Amino acid sequence: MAVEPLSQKEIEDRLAELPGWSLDGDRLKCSYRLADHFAATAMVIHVAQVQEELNHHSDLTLGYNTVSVAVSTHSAGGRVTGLDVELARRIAALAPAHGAR
Ligand SMILES: C[C@H](O)[C@H](O)[C@H]1CNC2=NC(N)=NC(=O)C2=N1
Repeated sequence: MAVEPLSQKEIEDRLAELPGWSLDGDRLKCSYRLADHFAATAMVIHVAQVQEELNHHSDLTLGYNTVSVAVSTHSAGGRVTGLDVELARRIAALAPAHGAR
């Protein structure tokens, strides 16, 4: 089943409930700062678990104490869909448990 891209308005409405997340070109993105490298690494593992569960995967970047996420839907021409919003919501929900800011 084809996944339809969200409109600009739909994206803006959903971003209003995702603090720290923004639209960068055609991707949803967010960067989190963690206490240290190990905490950042643990968060990457947790995000990877969620991505496998959803079968939807971001570009996930581990820095020294940062985790950066960018996601769009390849099968929708690299545009933002509800799948990206769902992943963003799941990441935003798990971030506090890692002390991410
Ligand atoms: C075959 C598999 O279901 C697809 O390749 C999935 C996997 N993860 C994905 N992740 C993202 N971000 N976009 C996709 O279109 C996508 N497709």
